[in-house]
Amino acid sequence: MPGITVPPFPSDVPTHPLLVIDYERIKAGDQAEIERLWEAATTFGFWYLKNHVAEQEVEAMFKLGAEVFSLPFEEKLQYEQGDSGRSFGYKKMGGNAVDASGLSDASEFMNIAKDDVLAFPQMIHRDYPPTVIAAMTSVVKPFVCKSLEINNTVLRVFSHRLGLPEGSLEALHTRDQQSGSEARLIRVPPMPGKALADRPTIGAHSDFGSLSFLHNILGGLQVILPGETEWKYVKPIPAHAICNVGDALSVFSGGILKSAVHRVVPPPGAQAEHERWSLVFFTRPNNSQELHALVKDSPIIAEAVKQYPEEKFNTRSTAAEWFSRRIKYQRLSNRVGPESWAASRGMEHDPGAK
Ligand SMILES: O=C(O)CCC(=O)C(=O)O
Ligand SMILES: [Fe+2]
Repeated sequence: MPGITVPPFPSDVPTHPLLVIDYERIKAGDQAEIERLWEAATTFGFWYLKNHVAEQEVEAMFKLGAEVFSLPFEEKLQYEQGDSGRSFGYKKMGGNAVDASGLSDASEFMNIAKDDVLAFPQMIHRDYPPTVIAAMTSVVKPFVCKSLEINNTVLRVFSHRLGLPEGSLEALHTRDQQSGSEARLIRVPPMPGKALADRPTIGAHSDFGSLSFLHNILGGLQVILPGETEWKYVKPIPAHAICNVGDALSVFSGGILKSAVHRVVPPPGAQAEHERWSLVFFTRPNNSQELHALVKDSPIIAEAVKQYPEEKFNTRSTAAEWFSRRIKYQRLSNRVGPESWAASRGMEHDPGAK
């Protein structure tokens, strides 16, 4: 459980360094820090975020996660996300594919919709276990509001740097309009032993939405650079969130902002003996928003798309369709064959390693 002492992240595994961005300085409009954020987002698309002052909210969410996942399996199953392509609710361990062969995943999720949290006690999309309901106002809402504020600040910076009219990206990700934005609690059981070390607990993917605000304690998250064949760990640093750009924002920006492929494997070394907990807030575009490069709104984006095949950033789908297709076809209960995995893909570059 979070809070207990765990072995340190080993020093003999390959890691990928990320820039550490100071949220306080971003919020204050510090140009040098904004430049570093821009560099991180346009080169690889991942960065650490310090001074985000969400630690208390994150800690409370981890405690809630421990309660939720210790509920009887039958009870959790009553809140299953289902096969229709809806993400919100419970996803059981083994419910998703991690590759084209249909190998199963090894993590359980509880996904809580931003719309349900903000409208509470009204439920927009679905209901949740009483444990979640009881914590909605005191735990889930403060975490969601903090995450929305942080991601919104980053969107404002990107909007400006992309040469978009002021407020453009924020308007595509509003609090009030329905979206796939959600908080996700993740648990992976202990997976000791070399045999399991490379088996993904979450398969290679790029995130579906615009911005992810991730908190983890043990290692296991890995990234792979386009054209490379070696997966490298992202080392967790206490009180530092890991932030990344998702496909939707990469599409809006005509590929200027990078959405990187990542996966999760069992924690490295002695950490594999422990349960792995993580928590993400995903900011995703308003459901009705078409996913395409914003070429009409920014000469910078119009110029950037010229280097790619013409249709690359024209998904011909709304954010809701894009999101639900990807959720639906990664579920093993919807699997027909390797084509189902293909149907769950977004803007992923082809990872050279499995
Ligand atoms: O658990 C992690 O460290 C990453 C989770 C992740 O990539 C996701 O849920 O999209
Ligand atoms: Fe992810």
